[in-house]
Amino acid sequence: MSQFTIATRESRLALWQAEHVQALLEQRGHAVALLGMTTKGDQILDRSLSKVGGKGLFVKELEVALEEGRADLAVHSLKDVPMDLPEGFALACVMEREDPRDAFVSNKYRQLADLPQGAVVGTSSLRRVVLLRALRPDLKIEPLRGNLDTRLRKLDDGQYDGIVLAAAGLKRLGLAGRIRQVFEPTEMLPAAGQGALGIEIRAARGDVAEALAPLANQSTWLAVAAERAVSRSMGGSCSMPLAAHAHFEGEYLQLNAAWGDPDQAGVLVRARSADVVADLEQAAALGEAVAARLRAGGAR
Ligand SMILES: NCc1[nH]cc(CCC(=O)O)c1CC(=O)O
Repeated sequence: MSQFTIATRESRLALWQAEHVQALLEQRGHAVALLGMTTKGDQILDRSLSKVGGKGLFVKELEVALEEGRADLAVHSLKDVPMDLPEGFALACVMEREDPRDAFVSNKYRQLADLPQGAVVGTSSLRRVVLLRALRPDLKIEPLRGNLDTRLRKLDDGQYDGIVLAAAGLKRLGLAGRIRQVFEPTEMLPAAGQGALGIEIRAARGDVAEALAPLANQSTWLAVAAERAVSRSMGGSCSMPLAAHAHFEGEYLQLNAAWGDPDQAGVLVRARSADVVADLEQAAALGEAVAARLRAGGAR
């Protein structure tokens, strides 16, 4: 039994996720403390993340805490974790996935299809922008940043007719009641890693990896490895409107991906493939095959 410190952002969702891992480790007899910190991504709320440096903004400060030995592990929404971790860091485990789908939240409309012509929808995700445009080219899409509570408050203030959020975050915070419609992946394909938690450690910390091993969910890990391989193969930045979602049907991993052209509204390339996947290498190969199909379809 060991003593561990979890480095965590201080948004309600990040704290929920860190406390979730804390409870699971404590059930196994470990003593676990939390170290809360604010990241650049939490501070910069006025600009689209893709313009100010991308996903890494949410994890850098946590990595510094791991590097300096102030913490032993960091819990991330995998969606926010860059494809390649810095030298010396490792993804120790990927946990069971919450709902990976996107959700439509509104105080006035039951579903996206009920929105009137030209209604205002909030999202700052380029992926959601291109997928929304494909579903409803008439909508006015406005930026929406901040943590979950902030985004919901902006909706409640009347700035938007509806907003799109990850179902996972809402469910974790007990806000599932706000969801009006859950999009099926066929209409709104999720981001790589959406809904899954990943735990980052210093690669040299075999002791921490060992304690975390029982928390891993192998089929989630394989699915998100395939999704993340699509992103990596396409260049891996979150300034790219890219969606990737994988799920098992028996031993076959079904992988769907979509790429939207940020410069040419309406251009959306979709690709899919399936294969028997039993290890991370096979998952990555499936992801690369789908990325190759996206490129063959015109994605850059
Ligand atoms: N980009 C922010 C972010 N990172 C993870 C989640 C939700 C939880 C998850 O996907 O695990 C969210 C909020 C959202 O996209 O609505």
